[in-house]
Amino acid sequence: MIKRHKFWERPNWLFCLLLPLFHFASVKLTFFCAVTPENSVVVWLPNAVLLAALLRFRGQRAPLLACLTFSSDVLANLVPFPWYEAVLLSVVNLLEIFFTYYLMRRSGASFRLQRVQDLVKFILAGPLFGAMLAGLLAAVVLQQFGGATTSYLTLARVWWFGDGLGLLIYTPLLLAFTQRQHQRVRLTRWDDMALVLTLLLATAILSAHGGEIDGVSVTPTLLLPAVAVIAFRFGTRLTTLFVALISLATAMMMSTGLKPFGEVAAHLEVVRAQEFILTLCIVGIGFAVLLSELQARERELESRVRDRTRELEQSNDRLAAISATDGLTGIANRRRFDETLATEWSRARRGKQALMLAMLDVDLFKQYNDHYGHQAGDDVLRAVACELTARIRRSGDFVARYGGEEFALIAQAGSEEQALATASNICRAIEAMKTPHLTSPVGVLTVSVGVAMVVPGEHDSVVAFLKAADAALYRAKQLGRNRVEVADIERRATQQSA
Ligand SMILES: Nc1nc2c(ncn2[C@@H]2O[C@H](COP(=O)(O)OP(=O)(O)OP(=O)(O)O)[C@@H](O)[C@H]2O)c(=O)[nH]1
Repeated sequence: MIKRHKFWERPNWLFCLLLPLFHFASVKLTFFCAVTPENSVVVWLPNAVLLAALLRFRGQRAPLLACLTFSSDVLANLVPFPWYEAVLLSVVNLLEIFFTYYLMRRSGASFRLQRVQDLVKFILAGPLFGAMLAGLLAAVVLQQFGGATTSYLTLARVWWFGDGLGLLIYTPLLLAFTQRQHQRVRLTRWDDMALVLTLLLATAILSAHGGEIDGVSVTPTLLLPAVAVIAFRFGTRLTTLFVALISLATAMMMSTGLKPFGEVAAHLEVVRAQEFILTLCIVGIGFAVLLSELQARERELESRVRDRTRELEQSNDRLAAISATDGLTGIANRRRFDETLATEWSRARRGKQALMLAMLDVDLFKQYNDHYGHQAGDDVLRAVACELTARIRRSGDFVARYGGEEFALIAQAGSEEQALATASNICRAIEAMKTPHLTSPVGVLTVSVGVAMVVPGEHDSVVAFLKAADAALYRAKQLGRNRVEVADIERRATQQSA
C-alpha cells in the first residue's frame, strides 16, 4: 500500500496510470453534458485535471503529465471532431494550462489556493487569461476547420467561460481533496440532512424550467444563499464539491432538455448557465476560502500568543531563579533564605517538628583578603559554598549565602545532638579542606558556627530564632573561633567545642 502523503510527493507510476484514465473520463463526462451543435459546453472539466496535477506536484514531471493528458484529450476528442481538429483543440487546451501555470508561477501565488490572494491570482491566471487565450484560439479552429456557424465572438466567449468555469470549480476541488486541510469539518446528522435537502432543493429549482414550482416562482439564483451558508458552515472542500455538483447537475439538465433557464436559444442558455455557475463559484468558493484564511490567521495568532506566553513564563522563571541566586557562589541568596526560612518555620510549626538553623562565618576573613587578595577571597567563598552544598544530604535541607562571608543552613533535625553533630561535621569539613590561611592561628581556613534548634510553638517567632542562631555564632567567635555554639533558646545553655 502506498501511503497517502507519499503518493502525493511525486507523480509515481500509479498516478501516471490513473491520470489519463481520470482525464479521459472527465472529457467523456463533459461531452455527455454538451448542449450546442459546436459541442460548446457549460463547464469544461478536463483542463482542471492537468492543472491541478501540475500545481499539486509543483511542475514535477510536467512533460510526462502533459503527454499523458494530451493523448487522452485527442483520443476523447476523436469522437465528436475530425482528427486534425481534435489535435488542434487538444493543443489549445495544453497551451491554456501551461500558460495558466506559468502565470501563477510568475505571480508568486501559492499553489495550495488556501488564501484569498492566491485564489485571486489563480482566477486571473486561469479562468481569466488562460481560458480567454484558449477561447480566442479555439474559436479560430472551430470556424476554420469545423465550419461552425455561430459568430467568432460568441464561440470564443462560450469556450472561454466553459474552460474558465471548469478551472475555477475543479482545480480548487481537486486540490482540496488531495491536500491536507487546516481544519477538519465534522458533519453532524443535521449537517448531512441539510446538505441533502439543499441538493434536493437545487434539483427542484433547476428542473423547474426557469419558472414555477406549484405556483411559486423560482430561479436558480435562489441557490446563492444556500451556497453561502454551506461555505460558512462546511469549509472549502465541501463548498467546491457542492458547486461542482450543482454545475454538473445544471449541465446535465440542460443536455436532457430540462431548460433550467427558461425557453431561450441554445447558445444563450449556455451563457446564462455559465453566468449562474460563475456567480455560484465566486460566492461559494470565494467565501469559503476567505473564511478558511481568516480561521487560519486566527489559529496562527493564537499559536503565536501561546508561544509568547511560554517564552514569557520561561524568562520569568529564569529571572526568578536569578533574583534568588547569589552571583558569586551560585547558591541561594539572602532573599531566598528569608523566604525559605519563613516557609520551613510554618511547616515545622504545623507538623510540630524540630527546625535547625546554623549560621556560619568564615574566620578572620578580612585578614585572609588582606593577605591573599580579594580574588582569592572570592575563590574561598565559592569553595566553602561548594563544600556546604556537598554536605546537604536530605532533600529538605537548604544552604544560602547570608551575606559577605556568612552562610546559613536550614535543616530538619531530630534532636539537639543531631543538630550539633551536623554543625560540627561542617566545621571539621571546612578545616579539612586545608585551605592555607597563614595569618590565622590554626594556619588553615576555618569557620565558626552558631546553631539554633526549636520546635516552633505559638509564641515563638522566626526573628527570635534567627537572632538566637546569630548570638550563638557571636559566642563561637568570642570563644576562639573554629567551633560550634548552640543557642540557648529554652534557657538551657549547651556548649560544645568542635
Ligand atoms: N573577597 C571577598 N571578601 C568579602 C566579600 N564579602 C565580604 N568580604 C570581606 O569579608 C571581610 C569580613 O571581615 P570581618 O567582618 O571583619 O570579619 P573577619 O575578618 O572574618 O573576622 P571574624 O569574623 O571576627 O573572624 C571583610 O574584609 C569584607 O571585605 C566577598 O564577596 N568577597
